[in-house]
Amino acid sequence: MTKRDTLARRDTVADPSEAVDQLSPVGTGAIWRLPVTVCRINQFLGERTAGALLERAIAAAGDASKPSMIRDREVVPDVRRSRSCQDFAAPELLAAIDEVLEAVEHTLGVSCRYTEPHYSLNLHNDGDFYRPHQDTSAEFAPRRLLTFVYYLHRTPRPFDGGELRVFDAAMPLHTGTTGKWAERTWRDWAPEHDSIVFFRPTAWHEVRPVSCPSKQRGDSRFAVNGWLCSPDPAHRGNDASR
Ligand SMILES: O=C(O)CCC(=O)C(=O)O
Ligand SMILES: [Fe+2]
Repeated sequence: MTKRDTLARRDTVADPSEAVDQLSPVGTGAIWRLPVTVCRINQFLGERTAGALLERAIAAAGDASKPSMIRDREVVPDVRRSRSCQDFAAPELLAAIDEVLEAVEHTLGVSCRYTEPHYSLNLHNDGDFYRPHQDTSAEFAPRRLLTFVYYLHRTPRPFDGGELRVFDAAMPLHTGTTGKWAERTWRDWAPEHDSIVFFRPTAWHEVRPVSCPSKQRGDSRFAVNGWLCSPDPAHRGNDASR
């Protein structure tokens, strides 16, 4: 409740001593659950383009992948276990994202004008996971405005698990905290070949553990995962008109 709402309600209470009791008629155990919006598009690039991108991803995974980091600088295997290729290029994916961006912005309530993409290729193989996290915070990567994750895998799907779990936002009314972990609710999204999801980087999410019996790199759960980021003024050069 905002200060303005509080004042407005107080105006209608005759005896000011009653005001405190009447501010909230909701019990102390109440939690407001707010589902987090996810935009998901299936068959995003189409069979041929997705197949070619998967072949490139499999080739890159063999040569150039390294253990994934968190906060762009630390390998912390209890939090994140996967491999990443930082210099994987997917221009066809960026072009397709551009085509749907207006609809996604509208649905998620974000504006991505003047943003630039930053992305990498990530592979989850047997036993890999990424524990619950947010993709942005005031201290870390505050310029990320929109998260996208595009999935690729061989057919038939050579792994189990690996769902993207997106947690509902929970707002306990009386504790001033973000709620007890055990009370959280969520929705799982299957990492289906040639599908993409978009959500706000502030959403809590995780990658559920993957089981990949063959343990071969090419059988991994592949994801091109990135963000549209507002430009860093420090890198803007002399072009003040952007
Ligand atoms: O692969 C996914 O489904 C999500 C990965 C993720 O959350 C991340 O890299 O920040
Ligand atoms: Fe993430």
